[in-house]
Amino acid sequence: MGTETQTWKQKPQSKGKVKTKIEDRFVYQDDEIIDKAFDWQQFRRLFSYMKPYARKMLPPVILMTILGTVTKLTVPFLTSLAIDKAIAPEDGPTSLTLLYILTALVVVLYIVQWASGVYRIKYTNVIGQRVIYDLRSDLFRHIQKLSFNFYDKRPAGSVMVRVTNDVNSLQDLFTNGVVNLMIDCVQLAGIVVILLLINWKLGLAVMITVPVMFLISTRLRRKIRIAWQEVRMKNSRINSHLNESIQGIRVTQAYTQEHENIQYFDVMNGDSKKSWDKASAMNQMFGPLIDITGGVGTFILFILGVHLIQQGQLTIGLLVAFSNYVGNFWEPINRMGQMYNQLLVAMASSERIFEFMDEEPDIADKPGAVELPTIKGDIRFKHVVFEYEEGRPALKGIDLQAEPGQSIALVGHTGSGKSTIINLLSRFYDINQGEILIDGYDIRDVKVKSLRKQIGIVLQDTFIFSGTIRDNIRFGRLDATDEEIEAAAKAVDAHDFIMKLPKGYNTEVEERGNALSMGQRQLLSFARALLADPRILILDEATASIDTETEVKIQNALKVLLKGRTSFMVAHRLSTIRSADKIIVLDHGEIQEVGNHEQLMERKGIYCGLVEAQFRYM
Ligand SMILES: Nc1ncnc2c1ncn2[C@@H]1O[C@H](COP(=O)(O)OP(=O)(O)OP(=O)(O)O)[C@@H](O)[C@H]1O
Repeated sequence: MGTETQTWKQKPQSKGKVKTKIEDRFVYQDDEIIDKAFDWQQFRRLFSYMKPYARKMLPPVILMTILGTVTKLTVPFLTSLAIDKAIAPEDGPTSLTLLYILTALVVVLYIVQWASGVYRIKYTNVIGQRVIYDLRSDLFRHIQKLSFNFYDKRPAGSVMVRVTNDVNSLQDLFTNGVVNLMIDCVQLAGIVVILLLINWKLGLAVMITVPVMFLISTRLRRKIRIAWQEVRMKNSRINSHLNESIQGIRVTQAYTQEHENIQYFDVMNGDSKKSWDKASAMNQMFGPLIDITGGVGTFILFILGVHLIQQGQLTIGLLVAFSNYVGNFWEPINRMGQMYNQLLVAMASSERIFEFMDEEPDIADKPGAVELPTIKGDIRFKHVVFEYEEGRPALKGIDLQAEPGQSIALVGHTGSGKSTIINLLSRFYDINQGEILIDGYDIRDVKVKSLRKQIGIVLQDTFIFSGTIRDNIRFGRLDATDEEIEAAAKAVDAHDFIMKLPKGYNTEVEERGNALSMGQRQLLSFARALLADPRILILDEATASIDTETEVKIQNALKVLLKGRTSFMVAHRLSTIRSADKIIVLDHGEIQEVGNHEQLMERKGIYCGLVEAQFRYM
């Protein structure tokens, strides 16, 4: 490792090499989808999220939209009246009274326009926020149900991106996009009619620039959007790296890999800056291009307008009104281009969201699945074959039996299939061949919840959630009383250490319980399992060695925990293994030896070898 770090120092030109590594490590394939064609069915599915709110909220939004548009479009007309009838009438003197009336009317219209805008935004924000809330909540509920298999195939970061970024990217569409589109359509239609009514020749001439404007608005915007998405992607890579760096900071520092990590970060940071520069440069082109096209339209308007005034076909006031309307004309066209792009982004995001939502949990209740009654704890594996990946069996025909109340220790070399057996017993995966029976019930024929409720699991990596110590123990059974929680902690000898914490059971533990020792975390998870009071207990024993005093505590706690339950333990400590009723020795997915400690030692086979090796290293 050290040499690798030195190589970085000596060869800064190896940046390219670093880059390849980073791209390998932090790219999630799903995040690459940037553009997506419009899909009507998907669009309808997405907008079905608006349905619960549409009836109550859309009518006021539509009303406010119409009111806002009508007032906006009336102002230029009043301006033309002010010029032609009050300031410079053809057949009489200036009329200040009319001018005051018209000015007052314009002020009133502006107030109405402002008020309708305020209400409209209020309602659309409510709709948008509720839709996003529902969507995010549906997605989270769904991914909670997905099986291990689903998570095996995806990095946590990519799942997080969908629940956060993808859902967020729909926010704009639901809060502003839909309503803006409505406003724009109404406004555009109104302006076209008014322009043609004022002077159809001038109207048509000005509209020549519309296709150019629309093209810029859609095409260039598309490029800009893709460029910004690239920026987002690069930032999401930075996030992934940051996440990994923070989670793995102990290992990084232990292996003195900080320098290499900084190099990784610098390359990604540089990449992000580069794509930001590119996107920003493109963005800057947009405004001037739109202005130039608008300028051409205005040029045509005034050249032709003046000509028409000379011919007596148009008044000055109407030309001013015309120019105002034309000014208002570009705005919706421009925004519609933006909306079109927003829609394409929404298509890509919603496709990713719905892909997850359509993912059926591999492990689900089959039709007619029955409730598993309270079990005694008789477990049988009958010729169980299982593979995580096709063609690579992890278990190759396992036959085993556990009587109610028996404790079974699973031992074997790393990768021999111990954890797989306990994963299958809880039905986190379905087997490929054979059957697993609990009290005579095939576990595939019973409701998953009724099965898992009767199995308690204590994993090697005891997961401590952020919250209090009490909350963490209560996780075993949510309706447990404080007394029951303390009784469970006392039974596994965790009470004393808990009471020594600053706030006892109410002490907040940081994420993953970093402030607790390995042994303390283990005892907490025992208390959690005891509280759940399962008929079957699965225990993946921690491999890390702990001090003798804690070891004794854990062994005593285990005795309490195992009493009267059928248990399967992936055991590493000799003391745990020796006290098991039956030891099963696995090798390459097959059972090689079965018996108790004495029988297996006498056999002088794999088990004996493993025990002797453990003593040698102790
Ligand atoms: N999620 C997974 N996807 C694909 N293969 C897996 C998965 N989990 C385990 N395997 C493979 O299945 C085999 C058995 O793994 P298992 O985790 O059951 O071994 P183990 O005996 O518990 O090992 P250890 O003592 O190291 O925990 C191994 O070859 C492993 O690479």
